[in-house]
Amino acid sequence: PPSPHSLMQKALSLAQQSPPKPTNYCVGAVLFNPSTNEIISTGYTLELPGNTHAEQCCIQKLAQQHNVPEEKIAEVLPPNVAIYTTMEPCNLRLSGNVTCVDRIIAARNIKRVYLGVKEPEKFVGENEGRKKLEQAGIECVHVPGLEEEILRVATAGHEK
Ligand SMILES: Nc1nc(=O)c(N)c(NC[C@H](O)[C@H](O)[C@H](O)COP(=O)(O)O)[nH]1
Ligand SMILES: [Zn+2]
Repeated sequence: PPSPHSLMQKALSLAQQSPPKPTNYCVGAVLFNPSTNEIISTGYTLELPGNTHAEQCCIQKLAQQHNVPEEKIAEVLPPNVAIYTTMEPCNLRLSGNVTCVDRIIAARNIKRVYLGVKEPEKFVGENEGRKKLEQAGIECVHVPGLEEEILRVATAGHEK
């Protein structure tokens, strides 16, 4: 099976496709089915129209593939799926849009979140999303080793 490092590397390569902006981060995400060792969806920030997040694009693209609304994603997700995201899921968005923590919890079958870095405190202060994910029975696993590259890509649109 692919290593967590190789899947996080894949998520980072997706993040590099995100158009840099000063008001968010360029993030990449991969939905992985450990039962079949298949990547079932990918996403990066702003990939889909609107102010979309990487994890949100992962989920919405899979829903589109199955012709279901995002709210019914649990019906088309295999059990025990994992999401790899270069930055931990947002728990508060300055835009007020639904957070990725809430989207992941609503998906029900995403049982593990692998994250490359914690969210910096620049926009929303401390991101307490991991506690909320764990309370929902979702395991959060930090994949070490790519922090510098992930943050360099994530903040490409921020003035130096
Ligand atoms: N995990 C994660 N994936 C993303 O694709 C992304 N862009 C962020 N970014 C988190 C950051 O906190 C929000 O981008 C700002 O709070 C602005 O909020 P909007 O993005 O405009 O809703 N975090
Ligand atoms: Zn988000």
